[in-house]
Amino acid sequence: MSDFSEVLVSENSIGRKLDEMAEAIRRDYEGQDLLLVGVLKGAVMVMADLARRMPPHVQMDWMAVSSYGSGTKSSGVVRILKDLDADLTGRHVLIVEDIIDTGVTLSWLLGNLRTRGAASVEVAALLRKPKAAVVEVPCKYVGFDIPPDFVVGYGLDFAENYRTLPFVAVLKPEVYEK
Ligand SMILES: O=P(O)(O)OC[C@H]1O[C@H](OP(=O)(O)OP(=O)(O)O)[C@H](O)[C@@H]1O
Ligand SMILES: Nc1nc2[nH]cnc2c(=O)[nH]1
Repeated sequence: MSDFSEVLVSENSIGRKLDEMAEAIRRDYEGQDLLLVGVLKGAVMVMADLARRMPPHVQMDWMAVSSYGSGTKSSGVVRILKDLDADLTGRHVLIVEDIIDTGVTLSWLLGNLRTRGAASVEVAALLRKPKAAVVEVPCKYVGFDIPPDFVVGYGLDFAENYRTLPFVAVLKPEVYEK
């Protein structure tokens, strides 16, 4: 029996959306230095596929923060597990995220990165759940607005499983309520 109730975003739709997002980002940052900041681990797929659509002078760095533990509910407490290597002073920074759910993680991260002297800090997220928002987060580039169901695939996990799927699917509640 499948663990998914539906495939919400297909592999092809993700590819087409990333083409559009990359085009908008390239246009907006033309002639400027740009640092993509990926949020581990969920953003690995979107970062890899978005970054490959960028010009060669665009750089990548990574942060790991945790607010979810191993379940499906945000703890509301964000901790840095791995900080950036790069100094952000004077740089244009674009945070790359797989998903904005409650908004707690990004709201905290934006506040944190904005204290580091960057020229600008913006957000690109593949998925956003408007109905789950607890904190409004300014997100300049959004792929898909989706319902407030727990989704997996394309970097998104449940207990570290499903990250490798090339599509985004809704996980059946009976899988995580087991
Ligand atoms: O808007 P929020 O409710 O704060 O949720 C969004 C965050 O949750 C996920 O990360 P998670 O903490 O699950 O870690 P992971 O990326 O390592 O799976 C996702 O990658 C975002 O960073
Ligand atoms: N896997 C997964 N992680 C999340 N983190 C915040 N929301 C989600 C979600 O819907 N799925």
